[in-house]
Amino acid sequence: MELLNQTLKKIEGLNEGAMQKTKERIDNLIKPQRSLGKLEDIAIQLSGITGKLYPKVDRKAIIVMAADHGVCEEGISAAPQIVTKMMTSYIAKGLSGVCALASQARAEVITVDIGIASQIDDENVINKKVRLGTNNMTKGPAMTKEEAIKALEVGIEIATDAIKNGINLLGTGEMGIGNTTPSTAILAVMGEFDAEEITGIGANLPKEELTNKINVIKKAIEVNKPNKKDAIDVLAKIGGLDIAGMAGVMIAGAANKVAVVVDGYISTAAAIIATAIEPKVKDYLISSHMSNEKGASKASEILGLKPMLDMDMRLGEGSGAALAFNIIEAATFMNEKMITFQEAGIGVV
Ligand SMILES: Cc1cc2ncn([C@H]3O[C@H](COP(=O)(O)O)[C@@H](O)[C@H]3O)c2cc1C
Ligand SMILES: O=C(O)c1cccnc1
Repeated sequence: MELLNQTLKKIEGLNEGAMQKTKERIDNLIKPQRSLGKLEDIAIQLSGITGKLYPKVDRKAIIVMAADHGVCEEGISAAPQIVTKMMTSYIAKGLSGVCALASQARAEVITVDIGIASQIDDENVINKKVRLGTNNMTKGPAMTKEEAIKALEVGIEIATDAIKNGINLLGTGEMGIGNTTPSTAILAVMGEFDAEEITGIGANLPKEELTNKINVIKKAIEVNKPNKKDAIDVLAKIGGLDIAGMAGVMIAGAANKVAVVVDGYISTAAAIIATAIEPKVKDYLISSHMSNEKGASKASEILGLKPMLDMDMRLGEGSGAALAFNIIEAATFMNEKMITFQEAGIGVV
């Protein structure tokens, strides 16, 4: 709790002066004003985050939080739970979807076991296991409040270490079979939605099994009665260790003035928790893509951020964040490498 509280205390608002200077420069670059659209918004946001006119985002990393979910017992995923562990090993070996996209973006992938249900022996996976998977949330809380806080603090620790090692752009990713179920439960509570409206197929759950998933989400909420006004209560009762870890990464990014790129549906659920814990975190987040998962657009609405890309992707792992890294770095190149009308010796068009 100590680390979480200290980190939350460090979070400040964006640097308005730096944003103003960058906006003025961008408005004077040799192009029609606003013609580079969202690239301009990103460059201005990055100046607000870092306080710099020419921020660098050339050392990127995706932090992948891997954990299991006790609710898998209820048959809410098409994949068996063991796939979490198998995929985590492949991610650590650089062989999964996020790895391919991160390597193209020259980004590191940091793989963390924050709660896989069995021991994983892999030197490339950072062992920060809070517990061996969560409990089945239809029977009681997924974890205790202390464990949720510990998982948030794992995210803070990993992100803070990465930043100390020179990382200047972070992305969130996860691997956790079943995690679209707690993500949807979080969204249902925080956005006051009916589970029917927002429950999707995740990693290809057969359509005929969707009603069961909806009922499981409803039951978890009914049994635990999470308090919408207490995001950590929601996280502990109907969340997951991977989701908590990602929320911790977002909080640490904000505290250390480093932008955090939010991946798809599950990352957005984590962002909803992080911003409910501390609303200022939102200023430090960049939403990468609109996941194809059913509840994704409602999740983005609740978070209040418009995703940059719409690629019909629904993988998770941080894949969308890795893809967006290229565009975010392009925004800094635009700001730094273009010249202004004054520098070109011509009047503003
Ligand atoms: C082979 C495989 C690789 C994945 N990589 C990410 N996910 C994604 O799917 C899971 C969530 O979907 P659900 O809630 O339906 O289980 C998470 O692990 C997420 O990262 C994968 C899923 C599978 C099967
Ligand atoms: O958008 C995501 O993050 C997602 C959607 C479905 C399954 N796994 C991840």
